[in-house]
Amino acid sequence: MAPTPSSKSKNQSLKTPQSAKHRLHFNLSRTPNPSPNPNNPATGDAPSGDHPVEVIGRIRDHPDQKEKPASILQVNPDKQTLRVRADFGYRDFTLDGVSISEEEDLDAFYKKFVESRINGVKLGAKCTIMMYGPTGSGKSHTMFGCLKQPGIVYRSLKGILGDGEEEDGGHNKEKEGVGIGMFVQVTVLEIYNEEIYDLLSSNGAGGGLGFGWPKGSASKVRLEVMGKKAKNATSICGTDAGKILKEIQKVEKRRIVKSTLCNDRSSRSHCMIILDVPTVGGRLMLVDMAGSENIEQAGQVGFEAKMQTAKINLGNIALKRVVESIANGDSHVPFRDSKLTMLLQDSFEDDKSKILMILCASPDPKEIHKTISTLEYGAKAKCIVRGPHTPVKDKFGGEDSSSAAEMLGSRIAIMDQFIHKLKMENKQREKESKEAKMELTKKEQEVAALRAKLQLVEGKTSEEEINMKVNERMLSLRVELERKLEECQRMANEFVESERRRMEEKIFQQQQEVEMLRRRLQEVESQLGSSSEEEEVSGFAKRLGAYVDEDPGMVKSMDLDMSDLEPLPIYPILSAPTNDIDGNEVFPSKYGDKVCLSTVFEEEETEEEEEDNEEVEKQMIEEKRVLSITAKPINEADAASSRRMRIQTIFTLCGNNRELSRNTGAAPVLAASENIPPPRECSSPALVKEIFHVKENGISKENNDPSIDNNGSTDSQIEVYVKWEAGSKENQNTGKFITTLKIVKDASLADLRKLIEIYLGSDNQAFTFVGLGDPAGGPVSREKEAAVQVSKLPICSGHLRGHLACLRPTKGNNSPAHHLPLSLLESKLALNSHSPAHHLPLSPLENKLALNSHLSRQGDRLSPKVAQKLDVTPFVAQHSNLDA
Ligand SMILES: Nc1ncnc2c1ncn2[C@@H]1O[C@H](COP(=O)(O)OP(=O)(O)OP(=O)(O)O)[C@@H](O)[C@H]1O
Repeated sequence: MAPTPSSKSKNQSLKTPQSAKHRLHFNLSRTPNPSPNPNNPATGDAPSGDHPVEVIGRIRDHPDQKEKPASILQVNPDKQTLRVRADFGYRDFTLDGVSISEEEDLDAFYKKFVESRINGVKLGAKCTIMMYGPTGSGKSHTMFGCLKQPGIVYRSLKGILGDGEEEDGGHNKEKEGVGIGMFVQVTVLEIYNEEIYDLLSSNGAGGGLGFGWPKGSASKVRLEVMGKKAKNATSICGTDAGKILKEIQKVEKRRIVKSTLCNDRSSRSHCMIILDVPTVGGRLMLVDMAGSENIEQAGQVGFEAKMQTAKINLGNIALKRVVESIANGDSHVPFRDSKLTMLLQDSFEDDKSKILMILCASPDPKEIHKTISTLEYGAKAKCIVRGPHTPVKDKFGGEDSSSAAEMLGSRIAIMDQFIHKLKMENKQREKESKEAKMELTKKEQEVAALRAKLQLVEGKTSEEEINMKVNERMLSLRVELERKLEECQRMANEFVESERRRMEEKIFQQQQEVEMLRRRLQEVESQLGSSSEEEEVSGFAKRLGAYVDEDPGMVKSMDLDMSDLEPLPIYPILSAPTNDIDGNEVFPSKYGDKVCLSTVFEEEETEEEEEDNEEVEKQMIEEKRVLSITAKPINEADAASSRRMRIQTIFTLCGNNRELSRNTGAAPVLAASENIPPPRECSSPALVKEIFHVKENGISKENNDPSIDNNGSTDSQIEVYVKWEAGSKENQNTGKFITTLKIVKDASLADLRKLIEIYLGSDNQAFTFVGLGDPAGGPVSREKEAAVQVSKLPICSGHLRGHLACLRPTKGNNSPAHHLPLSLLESKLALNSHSPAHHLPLSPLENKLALNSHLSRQGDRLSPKVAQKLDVTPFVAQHSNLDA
């Protein structure tokens, strides 16, 4: 008996029973390779005919036991010899390797003993890894692992298919020429009670387990063995390790387990996972065998249970016989004794096939017998040497030829299936490609829509920017406009202020001139001191002076009004007097002949006097023509306008009749025409003598001029008594005497009308002149008034001297405002409006503008010469420019 290497030791009480015999029988032709390199076993370094079975011992651990019993197993320093200790001695078993679970976890164990075989499968090798050992020794744990440590099955699958994680940066895989994602075909079978079940098939039509077995077993598909293969076994194909691993996890749960004395979850079946790599012809068979315990050890009670346990062990026993037969070199190897050995036949017979037998053993002393039995079995299997007489060499003849044909047919079937799978995958990928294209088209459309939106947003942004810029521009323009408005306002204020100053200066100058005129008048009065006329004039001058002295406000008021009437031509009057042809002193005229209007204030008449005789007790305004004192002759056409200008000048000098009326307390307009005292400024003794006459009872007492005839007329003037026509019911002034006027002989009724209208003022009742010489006659139309001379009027009868102008009242107002002289016009404006424009001249420029515009509007209705005078005045000219 050839002892195992350890049997040479001192303790030789334990011996492997048949090892010597087998070894002798199998080692006839070759020397076995006692120590194949476990790290490089799959690359064919072990030539065919050498040890086809490699045996590795895996000593389980009991991590859940606090007080661990002393181990009966001891690994020798060569890491290949395992010594089993007993109270009476020990026995050594030489294996291909030993791994202690406590020292090496599954990962280290896999890398050390399994990984190289898996790499060989990927290169086309065939490897069978089977777990052998008693129940509870850790076979299933090593095969499938636990949550913390994946077992050999998962690691092998990942090793072949890859898990997507390139370990060591993919360096090892590249080095080993292993591609990631190899196509594999996986079949999972369960051998229970000498029946083969398809664990991947969920169709239970093929049969099921009998009474007493766990639920779900009935759905398993029973398979028949054809040759060395399970017929119609379901396989899962693919390259995705994750999917296949999930299926195998399900399979693991579907295994038949049962609680035994040795193991709470004892696998009662053999599980075989067959993984083909058709692209390279590689095959990996992972076999988790049921426990190898005997019936008594399993604690099974009862005939049926004992029969089941016996059937379970049948595979183990048959495998033992096969191993022994091969080891003994028998001509017949009983592969057909069990389904397990039938399916493992190729693993033993194929030259390229290697068997890695992992002997699981427990260090527990209670398990020493099972441990020794397991190690003896492994040692026997390790001694198998594939010699020339082995059936493998006869595979091309007889029975072996049919096996080869079956094997080839199986491979062809696998390849066909593989091709079919590839086609299906190709279709699936085409479908996925189409879907991806459609998805891509959708995404492109979405991108286009988003781009369109983006462009819209950008467009909106540009619009917003434009609006913002426009707003900014508007703001800047508004600021600039406000600034310019302020500037214009400032310039206007400055201009108004300058105009105001200029007007004040002009007023001051005019006041000075008026003062100078007054002084001049006094000088003239002093020069004319001898005659009664002189006394009268002097008296009048005194009277005039008395007004001034008594009421300085009048002067002030006149000054103010003079400023209003600045444009009026007063300059000739301010000039030094000259002598006319009659020897009277007259003022040289810059504008030719001038007319002065003497205004006499009519004293209030009592009602009795009015009712009695309609006698006239009023002061008369006389118009005296001064054509005779002008230096040069003028034509008659200019006479009327000259007179008008003189009247205006006199009114200007006399000042504002409003202010005068304030002094006299009379009604404004009437006072303007009736109560204004003779102005000092224009009261040259001679002139005043001619102009102002205070009349009593309608007769001028002051008329001592010898040239005046009985009709009250002089050579050049005639006196006209003006009265309303009697008998008119509508006129409340019917038959009432109005006034007495002096007018040049050649004056027309139109001229007389103007004087009358001036006199009437606001009571300017419209009238027509009654027919000449006959008060009851027809009226003279206004168109003919200019052609009828005043001298043609009838002579008054009785004590009255002069001509009689009888007025017939007509409807409406006879005199528009522009027919009045400017002073009266202004008076009317002042009375008819409370506008500040008539508080000139110190009123604001705007008021003056208003007045000026008013006058300008009236200008076209004024007589041409008056309008012309207005136009040439500085005041009007300036504001005309402003208006322009
Ligand atoms: N190395 C180990 N480390 C930790 N626990 C282990 C180890 N080996 C086995 N076990 C545990 O021991 C128990 C039995 O193990 P396992 O089921 O693998 O034995 P078995 O040999 O497969 O038994 P059976 O033949 O009855 O199925 C399990 O719970 C398992 O987790």
